[in-house]
Amino acid sequence: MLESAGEVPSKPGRSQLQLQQVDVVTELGNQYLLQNVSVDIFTGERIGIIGASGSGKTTLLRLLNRLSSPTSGEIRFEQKLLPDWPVLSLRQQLMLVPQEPKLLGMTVQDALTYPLRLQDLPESEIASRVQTWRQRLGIPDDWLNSTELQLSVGQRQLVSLARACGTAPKLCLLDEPTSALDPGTIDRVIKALKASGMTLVIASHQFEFLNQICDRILWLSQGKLILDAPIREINWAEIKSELTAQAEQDDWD
Ligand SMILES: Nc1ncnc2c1ncn2[C@@H]1O[C@H](COP(=O)(O)OP(=O)(O)OP(=O)(O)O)[C@@H](O)[C@H]1O
Repeated sequence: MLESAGEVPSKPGRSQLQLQQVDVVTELGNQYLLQNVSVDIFTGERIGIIGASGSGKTTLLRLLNRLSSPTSGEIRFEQKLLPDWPVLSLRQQLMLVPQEPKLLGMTVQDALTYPLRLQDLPESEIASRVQTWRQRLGIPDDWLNSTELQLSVGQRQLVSLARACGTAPKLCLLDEPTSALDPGTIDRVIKALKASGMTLVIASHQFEFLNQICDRILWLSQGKLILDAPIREINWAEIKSELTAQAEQDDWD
C-alpha cells in the first residue's frame, strides 16, 4: 500500500500558473502533441504529471518554461501571459530541470555557484545556499571538482536539482528528476523538496515517489488531460493497469 503525501490544503494559495485551452500541433500540422489542456496551479502546490511515454509530459514542461510556444491557447504565470515576461526573468522564477541534465563542461562546484552569481548575490549568500542544498541532497566534497563525464546519471540529477533549488525559483518544473536515484536518495529528495515550499510540477513514471510528494495528479494521454485529481482520489493500481493495457495495445498497432 502506498503511503500518500497527505491532504491537499483546503484553501490553496493564489493561482500561480494557468493554462487555458492550450494546443500544441506538430510543425506539419498533422498531430496534436497537446490538445485543449486547461489547468490552474496554485502557489505551493506539488503537482505530479503521469502518462505513457510520448503522452506529452515533456512537451508540457517545455511550454511552461517557454522553450516552445503553444499553437493556440494562453499560459499565464503570476497572472501575466508568458510572452509578456522577459525570458530570463521568467526562467529564474519558473525553472526547468530537464530529463537529461547537463553541467555544460563545468565542475560541480562551478555548476552550483554559476546561476547564483548571475543573480548578483553576495558571496556569503552563495556559499550558504550551495552548502544548504548540498547538505539536503547529500552532495559530498569529493564530487566538487568532477565534471559531468566523471558523474553517474543519478549524481548529475542530484547536482542539477541542487543547482536549480539553490536559485530559489518560485516554481520548479522537474522532468523525471529521480529516474536514476536509489530509494534512500529519493527519500532525501522528497524531504528536501517538501521543506522548500516551492511550487512543483513533476513529470515522472515513479508512482511511489509521486504519491509521497504530490498533493495533486494530472494524467496526460495522447496529449489530452484525462484526469486532474487530488492525491487522495488517485487509484494507482487502476492507473497502472490502464497504462499497461495501453502499452500492450500500442505494441499491437
Ligand atoms: N518537435 C516535435 N515534432 C514532432 N513530434 C514531436 C516533437 N517533440 C515531441 N514530439 C512527439 O510528441 C510526443 C510527446 O513527447 P513528449 O516528449 O512530450 O512525451 P513524454 O510524455 O515526456 O514521454 P516520456 O515519458 O518518454 O519522457 C511524442 O510522440 C514525441 O515523439
